[in-house]
Amino acid sequence: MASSAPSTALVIAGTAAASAIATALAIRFFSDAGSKADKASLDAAVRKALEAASRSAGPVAMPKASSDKVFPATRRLLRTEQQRILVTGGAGFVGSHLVDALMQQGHIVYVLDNLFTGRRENIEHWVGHPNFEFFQQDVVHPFFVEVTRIYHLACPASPPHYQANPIKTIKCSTQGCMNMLGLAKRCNARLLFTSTSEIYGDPQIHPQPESYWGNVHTWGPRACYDEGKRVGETMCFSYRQQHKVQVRVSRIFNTYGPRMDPLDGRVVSNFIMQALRGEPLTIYGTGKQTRSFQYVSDLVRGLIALMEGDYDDPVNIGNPQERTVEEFARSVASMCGSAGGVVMRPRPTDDPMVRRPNVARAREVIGWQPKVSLEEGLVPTIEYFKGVLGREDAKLPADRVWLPSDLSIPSKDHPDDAAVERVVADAPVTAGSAAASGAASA
Ligand SMILES: O=c1ccn([C@@H]2O[C@H](COP(=O)(O)OP(=O)(O)O[C@H]3OC[C@@H](O)[C@H](O)[C@H]3O)[C@@H](O)[C@H]2O)c(=O)[nH]1
Repeated sequence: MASSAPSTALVIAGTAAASAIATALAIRFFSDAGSKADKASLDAAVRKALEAASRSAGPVAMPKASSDKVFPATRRLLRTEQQRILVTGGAGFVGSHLVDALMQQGHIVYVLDNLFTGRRENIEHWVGHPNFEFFQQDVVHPFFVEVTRIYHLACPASPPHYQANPIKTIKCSTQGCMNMLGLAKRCNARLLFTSTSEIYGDPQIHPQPESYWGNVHTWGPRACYDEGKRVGETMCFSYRQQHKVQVRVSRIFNTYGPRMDPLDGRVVSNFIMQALRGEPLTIYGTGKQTRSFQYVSDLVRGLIALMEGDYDDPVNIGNPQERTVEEFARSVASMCGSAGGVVMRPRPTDDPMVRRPNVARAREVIGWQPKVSLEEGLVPTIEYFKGVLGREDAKLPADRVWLPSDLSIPSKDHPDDAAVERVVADAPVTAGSAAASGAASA
């Protein structure tokens, strides 16, 4: 059991397994050109690494930093003003930015992360700080700590990551969420669950208000994540009703910013890395599908406002500035000075055709709205990706790219591109749209 104030540091035991997973996943995602036998052996490598990570159950924490380490500035709070906060998935892209904000506010922060998609580097700057403790453990195992707030983020969020091991994704969303709600009940802590815009599935209402129940394919390749998050929401409201646990539910729309994993396979990291390398940008499908991208600092502000506010029904947190994927490719290519053009790839099964949050509720109940435009947010994001270009783990063979069809199973019930294009034609799109067919240049 972890003590109620951060103190003794234990020894890392699972990092080898985590880095084996990262390596195996990276190979797996980008090996479309390989033979069936290659893929089978890569799948086996991923499975083996995941099993090793699961076996390393029990919290393990990083060694303390040396006493001369300089930490980022934090506020000094009175003991009575300090929250004891658990952040699951706190070593991930979003989680680590949230940890920074909470640490800077002067709170005591515990991070629980299995480093499956999170990175030790994201939180390294806090290791050894008296207000901070990191525990390397999977959220599917029970975890005991005395806290007043729980931000429950832990879950792979990129489609290739969450589809790589769908059962693991479901366990994370169900067992993991149940564990955290049980902990919240025992500690009388308030819990914020990070749900997702993916609970709206391939939406038939546009933009999406919280009152929309969604359109999710229950057994398609995205279901492990979409349905997992939906049942996570159900669990939160069941605990609220039955045990009076204080819950907050944020539905997070596509988010980007520094610390994204360059290999996570999502559109922002793929396009920027490709543009910086002068490679063609891989557009899946027609490129007419839309997304609305929010900068990570807006999201963190929204999560904290929601946690500390009184409102306890679901709230969308996203930026309503909507772009087609093709328009997004143009912006990235021009900001990175790329002349690599674009290449068209198959559209992933069940890939939502439109997505844009209605944020009226967030404005009304927590006084939140996004501040950072896509053009502003892309500047530091591109700078960050320039910095990771030379990193070993960001290197890919130039002729390899992960294809969505590798992980997707065909669904005969899914509307074809022509049908969904009609939805897009009816939907308001912020920036002017442009045609894309065949190999075009961005
Ligand atoms: O290289 C690429 C990658 C992606 N895409 C397309 O870009 C769009 C966005 O894809 P991403 O993989 O970034 O993310 P998605 O919107 O599909 O899913 C995301 O939704 C919201 C969050 O909860 C998660 O981060 C993630 O599940 C999709 O239409 C996808 O097909 C490309 O055209 N090229």
